[in-house]
Amino acid sequence: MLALLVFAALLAGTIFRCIIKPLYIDRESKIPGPISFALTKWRLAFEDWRGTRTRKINSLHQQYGLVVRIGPTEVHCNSLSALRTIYGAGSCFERTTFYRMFDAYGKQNLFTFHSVKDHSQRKKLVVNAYSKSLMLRGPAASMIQLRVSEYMALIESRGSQPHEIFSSLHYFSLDTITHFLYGAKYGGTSALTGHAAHRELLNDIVDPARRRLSSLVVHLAPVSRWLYSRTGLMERLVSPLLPMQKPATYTGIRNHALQASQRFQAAGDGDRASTESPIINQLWKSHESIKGSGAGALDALDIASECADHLLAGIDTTSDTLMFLIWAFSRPQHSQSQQRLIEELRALPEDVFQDGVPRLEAVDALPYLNAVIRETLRTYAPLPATEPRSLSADCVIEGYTIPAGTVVGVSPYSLHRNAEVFKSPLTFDPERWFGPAEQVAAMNRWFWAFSSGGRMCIGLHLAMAEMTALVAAIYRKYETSIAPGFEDKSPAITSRFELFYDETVSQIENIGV
Ligand code: HEM
Repeated sequence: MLALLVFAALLAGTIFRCIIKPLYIDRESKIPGPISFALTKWRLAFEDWRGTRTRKINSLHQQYGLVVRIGPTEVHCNSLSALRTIYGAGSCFERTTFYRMFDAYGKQNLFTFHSVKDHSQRKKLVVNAYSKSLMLRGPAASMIQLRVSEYMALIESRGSQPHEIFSSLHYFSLDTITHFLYGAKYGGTSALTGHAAHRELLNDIVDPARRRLSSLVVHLAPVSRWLYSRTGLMERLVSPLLPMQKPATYTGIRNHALQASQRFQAAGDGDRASTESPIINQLWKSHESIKGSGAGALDALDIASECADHLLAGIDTTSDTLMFLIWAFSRPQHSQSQQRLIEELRALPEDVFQDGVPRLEAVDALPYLNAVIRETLRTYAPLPATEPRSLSADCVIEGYTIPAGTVVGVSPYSLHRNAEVFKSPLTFDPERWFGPAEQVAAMNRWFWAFSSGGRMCIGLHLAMAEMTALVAAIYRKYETSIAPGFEDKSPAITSRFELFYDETVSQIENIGV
């Protein structure tokens, strides 16, 4: 009898804790959303594993409105007021532990710091080197022009054969960001000009298994650490259980980044000072000025981690955007848009281009080129998923009280698909950016490919300079069309756990996932 009573009490306790409390008592219970998501975090984790998270959340917004409960302590929003509250200037929301998977060499960096204070201390060291004026006029501009000229030489060397752009655009973004971060001498790569080992650096990011790996790392971090740290016989035994075989994502690139930092740090003062890379130089100067363990002091691995972070952030983002832009433009239904861009570029005076490569300043403000890039970033944002944040105090979003510690987020994917702001949101249409001023102003407010506020993309101007220069060089000289056999296929990219592609096209071409 006693055993029965104990069992009944335990059962009642469990029902209360696992069902009654999350559904009726917790303050999050007032927020609309499906019951299964409110009851357990594993419901959303299942979407991660299937690679359908962002699309599922978007469909929940369509069903439940601007604020949706997507986990026992996780809420997703899709409104401008949520954007301002969570990410706006001066916001105290912090990045969640989700970002710790981007730590490098056991060290945090700009991307992974939680606290506003740690983050702003680090950001101060590098932010000036990413300013727009330096990207358009400084040594960075000349370096980008050199990469554009190498890209043009590469496609010209292939003659009239169809050209596979996924790889070559990745070579372009890899070579650009490594030269920018480390300079030619310490870590600048030469994938565009055919360096086989540098080209191979991209191998570990094209393996589709990395999506499952990300899902495991986020939801079962200790298990993934244990699995990937086995050696010898145990390593062979656990190998079939690994979601991605070794080397896992970014291993090669992280090794390259570490060696580049080490080479830089081992160089003499004179050599270091003469390197053209502003980022590693700035970080090194800070290391030299606050030696020891003073507040904000950087050690060798801090510098390596910071640079590796920028390197990883600067490869896929830019090249995936360029790939979608060229692909969308090459489709027959967009031939008029392509012609309009070609006309804009060919109308520029001859002296804007030298050997086919544009002066960055001269193409920076071209209205149609800008609209095309903006529309590509809207339709195919390379980082479309939620940017999770949390706050240590309660707050109110869209009238709902969000308890302290709840994970909240907004995603470019959902913002960019608001049909009231972007008519026919799934259609790639650069012309929409030339509509009535009021409508364009609204679209600009909802456009969020680079995030906003203190944690917005630091590489924005670098990415824009790379993209405008390359697109201008290509379309000044060439017209593009889809290679035979690929007419009904959309390219696809990996972002975190998911595959993103053009949802209006029937098939996906799986290169470059
Ligand atoms: C089309 C190109 C790019 C897009 C769309 C893009 C987008 C973004 C977004 C959305 C974030 C915020 C992510 C979050 O909070 O979860 C971010 C942050 C960041 N991006 Fe980019 N990015 C691009 C290119 C680059 C490049 C070329 C670099 C090179 C340095 C870069 C470096 C960074 C860094 C370091 C952060 C963290 C900033 C911080 O926390 O202060 N990005 N980017």
